[in-house]
Amino acid sequence: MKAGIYFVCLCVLSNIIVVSAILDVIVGAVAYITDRLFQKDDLLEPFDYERLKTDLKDSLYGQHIASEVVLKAVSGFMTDKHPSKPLVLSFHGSTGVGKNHVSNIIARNIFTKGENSEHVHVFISEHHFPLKEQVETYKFQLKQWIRGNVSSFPRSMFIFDVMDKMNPGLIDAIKPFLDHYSHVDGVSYREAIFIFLSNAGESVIEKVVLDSWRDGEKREQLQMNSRDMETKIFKDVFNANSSGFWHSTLIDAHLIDHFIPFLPLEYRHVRQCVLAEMAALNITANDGFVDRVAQNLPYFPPEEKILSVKGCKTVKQKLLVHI
Ligand SMILES: Nc1ncnc2c1ncn2[C@@H]1O[C@H](COP(=O)(O)OP(=O)(O)OP(=O)(O)O)[C@@H](O)[C@H]1O
Repeated sequence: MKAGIYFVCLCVLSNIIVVSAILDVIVGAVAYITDRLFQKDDLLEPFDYERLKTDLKDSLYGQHIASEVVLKAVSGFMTDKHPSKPLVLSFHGSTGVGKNHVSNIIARNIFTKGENSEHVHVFISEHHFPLKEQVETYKFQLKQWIRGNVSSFPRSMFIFDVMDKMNPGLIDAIKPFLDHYSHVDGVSYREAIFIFLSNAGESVIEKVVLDSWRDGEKREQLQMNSRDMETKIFKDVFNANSSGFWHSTLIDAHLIDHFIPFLPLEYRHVRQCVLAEMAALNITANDGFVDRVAQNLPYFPPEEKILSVKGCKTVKQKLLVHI
């Protein structure tokens, strides 16, 4: 009799466990499907001009030209209800000066998940398209990827890093998406954002900065068209056969809205990067410590040593060593 009661209880208990496990699975599946359907956790941020302005002002050092052009270009595009083409920006400058950093700032002002959003797609030439002989396959895959993503989410963002190493054929393959067409094969690309990052033009930018410094001008006086910088970058990017844009029809067709120069960073900007990293890591220290870390990075030209060779790229590593 007792054994019978135990047996019945056991059966009821195991049924409850099975039923609750099945319910858990169903609830989880429904949540997943509704999340995917309504992209609940990966939404667009309501665009806020002041927020982007503050983000650029507070966390981007020594890049007054990039800051101003990015703010105008992105806010103009995001508030335009009927853009005639996607936004296409090309960031130029040496290593560690903030090109990826600004792409992330833009992403954080557009998507709730920022650069981690599934609508932000990053392509690194040498990683995603390494083999020359596979260029036709890459072209097909890239076009399919962009088409698929924009058709399901028009406000998608595509970042092409190390653009200088990208095969020109591949660049030309994406050209129709960047143009003024209302639709390409039934898909409109007008809400999408394309950002190209490259070191192309770095020597031109460095020369302009050094010449102006030697002439006693303030860095902040430099503008996009100072000393013909924009035209020189344009020519350099277009003509250098080391640049991925070389022989590409993208520039010819004037589909890039802005060529944005990122200036090489000075000692004072590297210091700001050290302070920002320290704040992120919750480290407090005196000025002497900050200087020791900043001085540990190499500077050029050899005589004046005013510009950081690696920008802020290895600041975190240097900081960790000093701790
Ligand atoms: N101008 C800057 N203002 C603030 N932080 C910066 C700046 N430049 C670089 N940093 C910091 O250094 C890190 C590396 O910079 P970032 O990846 O943006 O360089 P990059 O210009 O894209 O270099 P690369 O050409 O090598 O890809 C950033 O994550 C950021 O923390």
